[in-house]
Amino acid sequence: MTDLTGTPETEIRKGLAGVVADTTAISKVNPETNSLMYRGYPVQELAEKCTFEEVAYLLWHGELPTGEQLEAFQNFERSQRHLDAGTRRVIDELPLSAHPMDVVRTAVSVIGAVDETLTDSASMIDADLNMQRSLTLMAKLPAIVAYDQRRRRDLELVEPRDDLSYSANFLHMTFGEVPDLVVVSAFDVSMILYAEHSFNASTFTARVITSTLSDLYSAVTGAIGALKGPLHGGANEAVMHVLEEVGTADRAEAWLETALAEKRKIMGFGHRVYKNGDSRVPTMKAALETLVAKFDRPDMMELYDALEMAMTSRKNIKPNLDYPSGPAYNLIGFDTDMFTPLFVASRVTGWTAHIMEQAAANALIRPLAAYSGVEERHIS
Ligand SMILES: CC(=O)SCCNC(=O)CCNC(=O)[C@H](O)C(C)(C)COP(=O)(O)OP(=O)(O)OC[C@H]1O[C@@H](n2cnc3c(N)ncnc32)[C@H](O)[C@@H]1OP(=O)(O)O
Ligand SMILES: O=C([O-])CC(=O)C(=O)O
Repeated sequence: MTDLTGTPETEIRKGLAGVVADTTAISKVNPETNSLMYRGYPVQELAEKCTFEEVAYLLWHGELPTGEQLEAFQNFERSQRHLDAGTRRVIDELPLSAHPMDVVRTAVSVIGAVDETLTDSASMIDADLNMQRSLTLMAKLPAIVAYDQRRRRDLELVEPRDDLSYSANFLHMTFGEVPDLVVVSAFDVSMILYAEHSFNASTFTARVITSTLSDLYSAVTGAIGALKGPLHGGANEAVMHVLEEVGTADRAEAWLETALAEKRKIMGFGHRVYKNGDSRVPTMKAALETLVAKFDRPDMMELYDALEMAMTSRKNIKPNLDYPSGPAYNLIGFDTDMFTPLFVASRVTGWTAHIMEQAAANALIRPLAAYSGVEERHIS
């Protein structure tokens, strides 16, 4: 509502905090019960009983796949896993000083630019084409992330294997071998937990871009830009820097005291919606514990617990999903600046589900602003 001068009468909610912008049938975040459901299924149950491929299917189609549907889905995903020459050439042109999030954002942009099905405005939002584009992006992102990780280590590209699951192949393409099942499972759990989280900042960005009837790749590219920031997905990388800065468990309290005195935000803690703990953390922490046992790194868990305890007793602010994911990706063997691209590889499923939902019942997203500049004046 506005008054006659066009000034909004309603209260301004900085950061849109608490504002309900639309409906969604994709996931439900409930801070009261600390729960998260994808299409009605509790995320913990999906992490325990499903693969990332099944969860991607669920997010896009609204139901878990039958055996036949899963087979067709996997066959297509496995057929799209290679990194095509054009995208590889563009990645090769990028300096190693470029952040891996800039590389992944550029690669998605290139894939969009060469998609010959984008012929006119109708094809940009065609539902069947968008479904196919979503699955293709999901299939190609591991190749992009793995190749970028390898080129930073001066290693050759590893070709995909079509006899492996999504997560086993992702790790194979990154490290040149299929790791132990414990590692593949922990990684798969992280992909499932990162896949979707309602109207978070990057998803909302994707929906805003889609609402102009722009194409899916533009929306995903914009979402990657939003995810890069340390208040959102960039926090999983930042968590690792924090843990390295703290060093050892016995230093956690003193480190935190100084950081808070300097008014620093502690990465991996706090959340806009959950104020009493992130629903995904217990499941990801359990996955981290399996990695800690596998790699015999009790020091990592001691440090993790010590900082969490210090933050709880000092500020009563709980960890979010990025807190256990950061050290998990470190133990798996990824470089720290590759952590947020891993989040992209997973969240592309949620983003594209929202892009398709937005396109199916679209309204241009365009809020109002209350003008706070100088009063009308004239050039004398
Ligand atoms: C997957 C994800 O994207 S999860 C989020 C990942 N991001 C991070 O981990 C970054 C660190 N966390 C934060 O910066 C914040 O908690 C956010 C951005 C995630 C949420 O922020 P908001 O909902 O805006 O919370 P808000 O800023 O209102 O916090 C309330 C109070 O808690 C404090 N607070 C919140 N999080 C933190 C933190 N991580 N460290 C220190 N203080 C914090 C705020 O400073 C504020 O204190 P004040 O009332 O004295 O000013
Ligand atoms: O919901 C949010 O604001 C951030 C988050 O946890 C996510 O995107 O997974």
